[in-house]
Amino acid sequence: MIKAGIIGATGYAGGELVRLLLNHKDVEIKWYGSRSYIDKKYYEVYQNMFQLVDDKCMDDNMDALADQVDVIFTATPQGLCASLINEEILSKVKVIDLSADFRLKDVKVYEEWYKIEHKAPQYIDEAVYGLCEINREQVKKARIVANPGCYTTCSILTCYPLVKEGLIDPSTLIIDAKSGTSGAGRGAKIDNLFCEVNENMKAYGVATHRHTPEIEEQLGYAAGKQFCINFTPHLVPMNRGILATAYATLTKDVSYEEVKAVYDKYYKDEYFVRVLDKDVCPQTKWVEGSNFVDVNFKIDKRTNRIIMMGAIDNLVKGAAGQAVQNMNLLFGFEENEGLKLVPMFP
Ligand SMILES: NC(=O)C1=CN([C@@H]2O[C@H](COP(=O)(O)OP(=O)(O)OC[C@H]3O[C@@H](n4cnc5c(N)ncnc54)[C@H](OP(=O)(O)O)[C@@H]3O)[C@@H](O)[C@H]2O)C=CC1
Ligand SMILES: CC(=O)N[C@@H](CCC(=O)OP(=O)(O)O)C(=O)O
Repeated sequence: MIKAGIIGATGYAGGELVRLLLNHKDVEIKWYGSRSYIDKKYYEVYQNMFQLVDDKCMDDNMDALADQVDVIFTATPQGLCASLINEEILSKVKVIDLSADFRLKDVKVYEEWYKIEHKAPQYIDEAVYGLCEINREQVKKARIVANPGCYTTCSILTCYPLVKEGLIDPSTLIIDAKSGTSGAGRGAKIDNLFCEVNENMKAYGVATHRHTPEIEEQLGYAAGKQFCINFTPHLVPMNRGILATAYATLTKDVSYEEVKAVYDKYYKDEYFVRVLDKDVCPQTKWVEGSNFVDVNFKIDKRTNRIIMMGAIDNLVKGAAGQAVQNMNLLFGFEENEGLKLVPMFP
């Protein structure tokens, strides 16, 4: 049994971590971190936890927390983890950061896209990008895991096999993605009010969204070269879910069977990646509440382009589920322990 602490347990991603870890047979949660609810009972923040969690919310004292647990999750705004982490903490615990602080390898790129100064650049190199399906072996040995972003997880896993095998020209890649509103967090913002979101759809962060360099960097490693993409996120009126639709020019004439074989080469043994049957398009409802990524593709012979599609639950595979998957790898548990979640429908 290991002990876990969550800084940011009162947010949407942290709350989902609590839900998943309460069902994990090898983990006990010792610290429910917050900024606004210190000393308040956790279930008073989330009444769905009534009679399930009796602990009080704690602060973000990562040094004190490191003496009490084996793993710390930071489900906090950008910059907080980097401002708290230090060598002593890392000598005692594993850190899984759900923010973007350690995802980008070039600190200048981080500071340019996030508009904040990075407070711990000395740890960027050693941090492992926690996309388990791709970096499994490196994650097992890490001290800091940079849990990927939700749009990035969905986009990268959707396109990775074809980029890796050179079947598409990555510089022609266009990713159009939609997210439910929980992706924006629990904090009160006018843009996320019911009347603003309900019965509405909009693009945002057009040509400027901070997940663009993250996708470019990771798919760049797969391609073996750097390239630029267009990435356009949209906010849609649902609670959870991300759907990514990606378009790219094929580098050669390929059949359905050949492309399917490429997806199977990378994913047939992956518990959490489901390559759907021919002509079945992924839907967010089919992955809701689960750690699955559903992917599929369609070749458009007319345009010589391929359309790749992926769906995840942003709070599970896009955040807390992936963080638990990373924790399982770090501590030698079965990778799907606590994550054999059947998607909810409807
Ligand atoms: N929502 C999503 O789908 C995803 C989110 N993420 C990432 O996870 C992180 C959390 O996101 P999300 O849950 O959506 O955000 P929320 O706004 O819902 O939650 C933020 C959490 O951080 C806490 N917090 C804020 N500032 C501080 C501080 N100075 N010290 C201590 N705690 C603080 C908040 O505490 P309190 O409310 O008690 O003040 C709250 O628990 C972000 O980095 C986000 O990018 C990653 C993937 C997906
Ligand atoms: C709908 C919505 O607002 N989504 C968030 C992405 C949340 C996320 O996963 O990204 P990070 O972990 O990188 O914060 C956004 O566009 O900023």
